[in-house]
Amino acid sequence: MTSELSPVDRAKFASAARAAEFVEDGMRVGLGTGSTAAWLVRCLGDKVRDNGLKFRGVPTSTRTAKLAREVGIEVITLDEAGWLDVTIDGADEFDGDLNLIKGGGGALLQEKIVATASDKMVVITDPAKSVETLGKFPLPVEVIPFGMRTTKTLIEEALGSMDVSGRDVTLRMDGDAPFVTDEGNHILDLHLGRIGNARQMALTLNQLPGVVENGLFIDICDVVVIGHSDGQVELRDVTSGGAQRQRPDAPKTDNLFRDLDG
Ligand SMILES: O=C[C@H](O)[C@H](O)[C@H](O)COP(=O)(O)O
Repeated sequence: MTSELSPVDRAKFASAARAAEFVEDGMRVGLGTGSTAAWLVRCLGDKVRDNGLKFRGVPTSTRTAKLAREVGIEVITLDEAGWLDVTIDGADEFDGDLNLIKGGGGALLQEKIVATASDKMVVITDPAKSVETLGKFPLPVEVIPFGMRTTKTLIEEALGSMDVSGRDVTLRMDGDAPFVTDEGNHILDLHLGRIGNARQMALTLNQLPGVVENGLFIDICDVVVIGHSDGQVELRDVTSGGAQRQRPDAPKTDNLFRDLDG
């Protein structure tokens, strides 16, 4: 089947198929959004159908929920799940510390809530999304519709004192109308070129009234699975790019990623 795919889709499929191996019977799994995450959902649906895999999935968007149901995955809400064993999701960029930009598909808010409520976050991606410094991909910021122009001005003012190489802020459109997220909000895309201090950027943006969430995922991702178009897959964990991070209160999952330990 993969021979019919474009090289980019072969790479996405390779990473998704490898990450699907992390899902075991009985797990509660966050299901990401986007074209790479859609491959994951299809791979997991195949495992449910062909291998009798039994797990419950928490989708991060209405799109993912629809696809998950179509392929036979049992879908529950995050509140029903309480806590997740693992979330597997795509990303728009990742750096050497496995910090991410997400939200190219507008699902960053649910994605961040779900990933943060998980023992582990696995990102599935292709090599083109690897960057030294985050920011080439426009940073999505979810804002409430009320007073959106004021919020945009506040963001532009805040960017004035930040270490970035561009400062354009654009409203994401869907045809002639502003794009609307699953939570009924809009997205401002920040064209920054290079984000000198991503942690400070994330904190600064989230302090502004009207901002709901930003697409920077700092210290949330544990493992990046990079698929290549020839079917090869590389795994990078937090120890290969930066300090080991572990949420202090996170319940541990014993058998995940045991193959990364050796
Ligand atoms: O809002 C969308 C998500 O953050 C996606 O995971 C991200 O945009 C990557 O999507 P794709 O796998 O389609 O490149």
